[in-house]
This record gives sequence, structure tokens and C-alpha cells, in this order.
Amino acid sequence: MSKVKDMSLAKEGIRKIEWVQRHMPVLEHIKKEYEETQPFKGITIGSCLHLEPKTINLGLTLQAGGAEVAMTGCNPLSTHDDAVAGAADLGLNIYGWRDQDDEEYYQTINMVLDHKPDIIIDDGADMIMVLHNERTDVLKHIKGACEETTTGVHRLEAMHKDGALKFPVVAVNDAYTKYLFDSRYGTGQSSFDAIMGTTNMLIAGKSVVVCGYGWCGRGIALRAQGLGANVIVTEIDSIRALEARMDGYRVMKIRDAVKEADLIITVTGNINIIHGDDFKYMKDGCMLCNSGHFNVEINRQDLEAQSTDVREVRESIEMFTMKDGRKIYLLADGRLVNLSAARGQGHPAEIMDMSFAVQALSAKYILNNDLEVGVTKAPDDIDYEVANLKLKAMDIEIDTLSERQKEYMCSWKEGT
Ligand SMILES: NC(=O)c1ccc[n+]([C@@H]2O[C@H](COP(=O)([O-])OP(=O)(O)OC[C@H]3O[C@@H](n4cnc5c(N)ncnc54)[C@H](O)[C@@H]3O)[C@@H](O)[C@H]2O)c1
Ligand SMILES: N[C@@H](CCSC[C@H]1O[C@@H](n2cnc3c(=O)[nH]cnc32)[C@H](O)[C@@H]1O)C(=O)O
Repeated sequence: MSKVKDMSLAKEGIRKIEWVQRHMPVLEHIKKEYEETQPFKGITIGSCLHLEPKTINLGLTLQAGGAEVAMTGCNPLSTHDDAVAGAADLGLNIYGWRDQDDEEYYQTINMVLDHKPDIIIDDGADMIMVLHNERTDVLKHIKGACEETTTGVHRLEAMHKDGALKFPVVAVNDAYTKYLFDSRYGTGQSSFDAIMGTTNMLIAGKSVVVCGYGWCGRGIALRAQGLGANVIVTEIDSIRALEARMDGYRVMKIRDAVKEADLIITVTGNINIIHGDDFKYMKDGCMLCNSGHFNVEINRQDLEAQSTDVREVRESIEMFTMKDGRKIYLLADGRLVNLSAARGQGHPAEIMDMSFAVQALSAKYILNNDLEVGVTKAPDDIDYEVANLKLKAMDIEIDTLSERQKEYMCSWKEGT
């Protein structure tokens, strides 16, 4: 079953799915293994992930392993209608289209839950929230869930702390082969890919403010520096602020940073990073975007309240005319610019290869283990399996410890 925008886009969607398959060797390896071993025979897997070609390839991998797969999107703006049509043509149950309103977004989450999934794969925890708050009828079927992103993990940990979480969750985000590459290099590259594609503007010589120096912030700052920007970091954590300083960036309070900014990118997972009077201090022409979470990091209502006119001046760019005549630009409605901008394509296929390999292996881990209710990191075995497969696909060999080295590493008796 499916509910998509336009099935005539299926051919182009399948072309794009085939393209990413050529660049996701780890997932392709797992797909072949699953075809033979059928770990998900008789199991239904429901996902709430950005609907684009790489995610469809994860769906096809789970389907190859015997699962009935039902998919929807985790962001109203990030769906690629051609890939979704292609997925429907390839036999996946898929519900979603680009530019959903809130009602449609939650409707399609419910359509996936109507399949009564045994396992959930979520990104941001919206589907898990719906399950606990509205669809308690489906709860009894759930064996466990996998969560893709940092803020989703934080929400679920908070839920567990309150005693509200009803099943085990594997924090896929917390696997090394996820956050070290996806959150850092993936967000670094795909954010600039989307910002530059959307604006057709130069980055060299600009003052780029990165709010939050976590894994995403580190990746974005590194790419901004590589593109020739003058990078400023804002933080609330003193250790991360120090790290940013010693990585070579200027660090300051947001109120000082906004005065210098040509481009501001928020990646904190937090609310109201840019809000209230911050907009008053911005230069004419300042550009704002978010690559962190939902549409809450930049307070659009505050910006709108201080402006006399708002209009779309280019696809995915809104221009706010302030009362004093300054223009401030907001990209992709303040939602994740790398996925929600019309030009946003998400992370490179080679990156999602690892994140989605962790997802595919974690779904099997949930089935084969009687996990306790709570949030646990994906096990190290999965991390090393993915890393080893990736190195092999990249034709990179590494050394192994000799017996003498192993013995030395475990001993305490040998000194200077
Ligand atoms: N765009 C994408 O494709 C993508 C990819 C991965 C993660 N994410 C999302 O990006 C966000 C960041 O993820 P992460 O893994 O880097 O998280 P993280 O926890 O490693 O980093 C977030 C950083 O923001 C800082 N921070 C919090 N409040 C702040 C404030 N008011 N001002 C300045 N800094 C503040 C924290 O101290 C922390 O260092 C999350 O919401 C995550 O879900 C997006
Ligand atoms: N669903 C929320 C939460 C943030 S999504 C952030 C996650 O998107 C994932 N992501 C980034 N690029 C892609 C992609 O191209 N396809 C699928 N997922 C992606 C990435 O793993 C990251 O953890 C929202 O849209 O606001």
C-alpha cells in the first residue's frame, strides 16, 4: 500500500535509488546476507526517516531480509517525491510527500502504525511519541525501536527517566560509525551543499557563526573554514568552547556573534538559539539556517514580529524586511537545511551507508536479544562489523596486534 504524490515520477526515483545503491557497499553486503538468512521473516518494520533514495535502500535491505516494511518521513519538508514513487513501485508500503502540513505529517505516521509493526526505526522520536500518546493499541506488538539522531535519543532518555518508555530502544546515533561520520562529516558537507545550492552565494571571506560545537558543529566549522570563512563558534559548554578555540575558531557569546555574522548555522538540538533581540543586532543581509533539530532553534515568530514584510525571494529563501529596512534571510523555514531545502539532498550515500548499516544490524539485534526497557547504545560488535566492512569496501588494510604486543598491553610489570 502507498500514498504518494505522483507515481509517474517512479522511473526517475528508481534511477536515483540505483545510483545510491552503487555507493552503499556495506548496506549492499548486509542486503545479500539478509536475502540468504531471512532474519525478518514474518516481522513488520515501521520507519519514520527522511524519505529519499538512501533511506529507500535501507527499506529494500529490510525487505530483502523478509520483513514487511512500512515507511513514512520524519520531516514535513524532506521527502523526495520521485524516490517515494520509486519505492512504491518496488513494493514498499510508503506514505509521504514533500511539503506536508502538520496534520498530514501525523496522518502518515499513523498509516505506518496501522501495519502494527514489531520494530520501529525512528528519527527524532516522533513516531515513538505517537505510539505512546495516541496509538497504545499498537504498543503490545512492539519488540523494540532504533533511534537515528541525537535529539531523538535525548527525548527517549528523558522519557525513560520519567518511567514513560514502554520498550527497549537502541541508540543508533551513539554508535561510533554513526556520529563520528554522519553527524560530523555528513552534516558538514550536506549543510554547505544545500546552503550553496540554495543561495548560489560565496562562503570565502564571510563570517560564519556556528552555534553548538558538538559532532555536527565540529563538521560544519571544519567545512566552513575549508571554504575560506572566518568561523565563529558559540557554546554553553566550557570544554567544547575551549576545544573550538584550540581548533582555531573564535568563540563568543551569541549576542556578540550575531553582530558579525554573514551566515548563522544552528546545530545545538536546543530551542531559541536565535531569538528575541538577537535579530536587532544582525547586519543587513544576514542569512540564517538550522541544521540541528526540527524548526525550533531559530525563533521564526520573533523574527516575523520584528519585520514589516516576509516574502519568498528564491526557492527555500524567505526575506524578512525589518522595521529599520534591513533584510534578513531565513533558509528552508528554519528546518534542517541539508534535508528540507528544495536543493537539500541529505548526507552523501557513502556516509548513510554506515548509519543505515547500523540500523539494519540493530533491528536484527533487537529481534535476537531480549533487551530491557530503556535506551542502550548499539553494541560494539555492530560498530566494528560496520567499520570492518567499510574499510574492506574502501580497499584499506590495517595492522593487527602481535602476540607480544597483546601481552605488553595487558601487563603492568614492565617499566622503563
Ligand atoms: N542535519 C542533520 O543531518 C543532522 C545530523 C546529525 C544530527 N543532527 C541534529 O543536530 C543536533 C546536534 O547534534 P550533535 O550530535 O552535534 O549534538 P551534540 O550534543 O554533540 O552537540 C550539541 C552542542 O550544542 C551545544 N548547545 C546546547 N545549547 C546551546 C546554546 N544555547 N548555545 C550554544 N550551544 C549550545 C551543546 O553544549 C553541545 O556541545 C541534534 O538536534 C541532532 O539531532 C542533525
Ligand atoms: N527528524 C528531525 C530530527 C533531525 S534529523 C537528523 C538525522 O537525519 C539523518 N540524515 C541526514 N542525511 C540523511 C539522508 O540523506 N537520508 C536519511 N537520513 C539522513 C542523520 O542521520 C541525522 O541523524 C528533523 O527533521 O528535524
